[in-house]
Amino acid sequence: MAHHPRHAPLLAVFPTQPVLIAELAHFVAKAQKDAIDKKGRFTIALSGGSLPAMLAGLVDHPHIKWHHWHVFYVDERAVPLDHPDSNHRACTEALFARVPIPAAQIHPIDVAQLGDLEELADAYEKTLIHAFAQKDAARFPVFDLVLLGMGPDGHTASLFPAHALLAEEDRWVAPLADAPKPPPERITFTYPVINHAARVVFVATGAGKADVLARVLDHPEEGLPAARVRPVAPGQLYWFVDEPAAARTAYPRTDLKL
Ligand SMILES: O=C(O)[C@H](O)[C@@H](O)[C@H](O)[C@H](O)COP(=O)(O)O
Repeated sequence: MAHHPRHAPLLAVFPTQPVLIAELAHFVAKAQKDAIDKKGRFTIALSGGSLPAMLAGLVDHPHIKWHHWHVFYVDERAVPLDHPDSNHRACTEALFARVPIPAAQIHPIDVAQLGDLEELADAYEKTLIHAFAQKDAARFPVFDLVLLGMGPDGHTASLFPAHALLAEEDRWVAPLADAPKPPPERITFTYPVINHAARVVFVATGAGKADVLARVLDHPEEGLPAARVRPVAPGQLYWFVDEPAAARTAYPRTDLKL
């Protein structure tokens, strides 16, 4: 995909985490309005880690049309949906239990349905094909918004440093049984899916992210997993970070004027 044009990432730095959470809510509200005005629906893919809690600002936001939301997962751990490690459980507790998204429009990766990781990845890919194929003529689905976190090792989704899946170009959804961070068995979106999204937002907060953020933004040639997220134009990548996370990067800041 190296020949596709890509916009430079935009770095938005917020003074505190509560301000970031409020601005993220405005950003998501605007993204969903744009999508719903154009196409009558909003497709969003969510991650785990601290991200679900960051969605709290959406719950009382006045301009959200929840009935038009279609929710998917960037990655998931191969655990039951009610397990404490489940990203779906975290998102349900932070958001879905508190807002009226129709249940049929929330698409968990349900390990209980199929034991085998390969089958589970294929089944989730089929879920995406069903949701997108007739809507977008593209080879890959075009999500309106993909929300990502980043680990201190630079991983994102379940795409880990030096892992073979960093080179996956065909599959939309892939299994892995050897994640270096437990639990080892997971399902993840691949780069082509993430990089065809209309908007991708990384959220990173805290001093623990300062070194890795500088490596990703100032030295993308290192090829850390988070640095490989570069949406194909007109897709745009945004970084939403707080001051402690931004302490070490020299990357230019953008005022998003939300
Ligand atoms: O899959 C996992 O093991 C974690 O969920 C991981 O991917 C997490 O999202 C990042 O490490 C960022 O974590 P924070 O958002 O909590 O900083």
